[in-house]
Amino acid sequence: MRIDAIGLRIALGGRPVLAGVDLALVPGELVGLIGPNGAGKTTLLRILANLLAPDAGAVRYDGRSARQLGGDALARGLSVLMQGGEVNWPLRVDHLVALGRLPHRRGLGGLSAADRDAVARALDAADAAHLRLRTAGQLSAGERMRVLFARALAVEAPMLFADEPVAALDPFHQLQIMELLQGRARAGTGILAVLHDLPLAGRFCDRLVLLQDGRILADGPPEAVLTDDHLRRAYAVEVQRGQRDGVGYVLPWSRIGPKGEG
Ligand SMILES: Nc1ncnc2c1ncn2[C@@H]1O[C@H](COP(=O)(O)OP(=O)(O)OP(=O)(O)O)[C@@H](O)[C@H]1O
Repeated sequence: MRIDAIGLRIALGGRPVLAGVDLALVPGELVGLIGPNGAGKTTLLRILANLLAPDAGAVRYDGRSARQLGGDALARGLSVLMQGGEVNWPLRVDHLVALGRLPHRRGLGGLSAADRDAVARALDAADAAHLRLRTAGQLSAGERMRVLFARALAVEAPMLFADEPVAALDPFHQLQIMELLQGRARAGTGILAVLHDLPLAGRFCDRLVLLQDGRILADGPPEAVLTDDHLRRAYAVEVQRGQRDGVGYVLPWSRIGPKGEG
């Protein structure tokens, strides 16, 4: 599935949050959505996922509106991992991950063999199989994030959105999830991931979209987006640059005064 957004605008609490955003997401591409706190990343992701209606503009899923596509087809076509990782029910992990199969189930029947396989694959991929008999309340924040990630993977949708999927994770699991996202993209899934970690975003993403004050400041390959000028303007930071195995990376190094100066 491809997703096209045209001219998205929205105001929240009387303030403009998105001020005219055009974006195209295609199969097989890992896109990192980056930008400072409050830039509008989560709002954009929610509108793209049809969880929030824009004041103006439109989102098309393979050329159709969400209404034309239908809720069931959208739930099978687009899997969303939202920010925060709250789980407010004492649900067992394997049952929680199985919720990802709901869009594929007809009626009130139990899990099919295909559903159970998908749940097992998702738990393995998120390195959460050993947690499957615990309840959500018995997990650390990072473990809970991986379990929720497994639920999103269990949908096996052609398009995956993830809002800060590695924010709560240790370095090992950050690398594991980024490699997993990259692998999924290579296998054809279209992925949009909100990321704050610039070294990971630059290393693993095929394309970065840099949002600032509700507008896209840059959209392209990481090296074209993570320029000194863009990073100064968006984040008010100077970066240190390095290279390993032929891949460049940036490391935020110093602030350049209050945002907007310098
Ligand atoms: N329901 C709301 N009512 C009023 N303002 C809102 C609402 N939701 C979000 N905002 C504001 O919209 C702006 C964009 O929020 P959003 O969550 O999209 O930012 P973000 O780029 O995802 O930020 P972060 O990196 O901090 O997660 C923020 O200034 C936020 O305070």
